[in-house]
Amino acid sequence: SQPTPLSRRFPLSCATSVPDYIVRYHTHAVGPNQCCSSVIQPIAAPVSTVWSVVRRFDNPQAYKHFVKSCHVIVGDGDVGTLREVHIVSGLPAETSTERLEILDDERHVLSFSVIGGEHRLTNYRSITTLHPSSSGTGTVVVESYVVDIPPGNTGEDTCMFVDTIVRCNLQSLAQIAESLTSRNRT
Ligand SMILES: C[C@H](/C=C/[C@]1(O)[C@@]2(C)CO[C@]1(C)CC(=O)C2)CC(=O)O
Repeated sequence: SQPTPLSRRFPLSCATSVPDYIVRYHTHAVGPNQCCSSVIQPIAAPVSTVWSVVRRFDNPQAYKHFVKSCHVIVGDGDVGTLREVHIVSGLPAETSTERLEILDDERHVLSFSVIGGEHRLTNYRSITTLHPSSSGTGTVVVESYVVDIPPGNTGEDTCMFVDTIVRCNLQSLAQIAESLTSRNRT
């Protein structure tokens, strides 16, 4: 099936013209039993502050509160690094093994894929990009993903579940980055 460009998923009101770097990074090839979506989160903190948190592939629990612990299995934090995360109780997941696919400190792009673990999100891959907001002092985070639809689920339900987790993660990221920024101001 043809990739679904993110530009087609933005309501026209908020994206008269989606910048090409957004379309380039957030256009996924979606297979027949897969679904994809994206979450956008404005943050009142500089891109450098937000990036300093996002880029730490070895420390997702700094802002991902569903992650109880994380340890690096292989690698030094650069592309190819493998991490194993343990998930808090209450979710239909225990562990996840994840590989760092992109870490671009210039363009502020991070992408990882889930390659194993005890959970239901097979072949999950996400990409997160940071952009200076039009106000100039803030950041807009765009995170999109593609994932297999688990047997017995619909694509809509799968995206509802994943969007909820991603939105929680990015709201937590906003709180942390904004508190870091206000602390720096004092
Ligand atoms: C949706 C994604 C995380 C998903 C999980 O990390 C997991 C891979 C194991 O636990 C989860 C928290 C939920 C799940 O079912 C699959 C968001 C992110 O971490 O960037």
